[in-house]
Amino acid sequence: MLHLQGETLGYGGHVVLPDVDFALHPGERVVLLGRSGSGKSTLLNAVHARLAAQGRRDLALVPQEHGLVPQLSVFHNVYMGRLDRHRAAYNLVNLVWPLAAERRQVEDALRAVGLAGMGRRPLGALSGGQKQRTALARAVHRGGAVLIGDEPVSAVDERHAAELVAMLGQRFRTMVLALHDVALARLIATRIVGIRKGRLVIDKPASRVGKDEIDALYRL
Ligand SMILES: Nc1ncnc2c1ncn2[C@@H]1O[C@H](COP(=O)(O)OP(=O)(O)OP(=O)(O)O)[C@@H](O)[C@H]1O
Repeated sequence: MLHLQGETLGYGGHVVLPDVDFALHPGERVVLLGRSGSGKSTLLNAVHARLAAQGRRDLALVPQEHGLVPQLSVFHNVYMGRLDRHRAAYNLVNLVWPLAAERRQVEDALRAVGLAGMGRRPLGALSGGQKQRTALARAVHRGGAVLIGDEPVSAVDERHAAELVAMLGQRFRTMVLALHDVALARLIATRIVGIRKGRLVIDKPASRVGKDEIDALYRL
């Protein structure tokens, strides 16, 4: 589905990950691990950009900063997951007066993330965890084959994080997630990619990744 080969990833002249080899296959649940600043978001963004450039539209994204609009309601933020599926006039109608069918579909996504009945709330009135759930609901509402998520459950407690990631795994056949919770990574990943000092030092099936290898990723 995707193969980055010998690519240099970074920002302008600032190289973060030189000479990256990374392939993604349908059905994989890849978890990226590494210290803060190691380049997880950089790799995720490159994967998302490349899949989008291939013309894929069956792709949902949960960015690290959520990408929500604080001035709008929860409904509208979730509705935006499918903005590109409709004509501008239809979107405008729903912005002003949400249609019943759209309200129902958004409510389904909200229920999946534990925010049932909260569609009318202004986003600004939500807690950090609820905002993150709203970003997840937007991805669920969008749907598709592939989910790219940058710390998508960092703001919810451990037990709910595991439930939410399991729910995402049921809805998206292929996932690439950056996570800081190693136990959760082990629970969900079919493959673990570990980044350290600009290199992908681990890239193998999760069952074959040892504790020592993971500990070494986080050493100073
Ligand atoms: N927009 C940007 N412009 C320039 N440099 C950036 C930009 N975004 C990130 N960087 C730098 O690239 C490096 C990798 O950052 P990245 O966000 O990919 O790390 P990360 O592993 O996702 O970190 P975290 O776990 O803290 O989110 C860091 O040194 C960071 O300062």
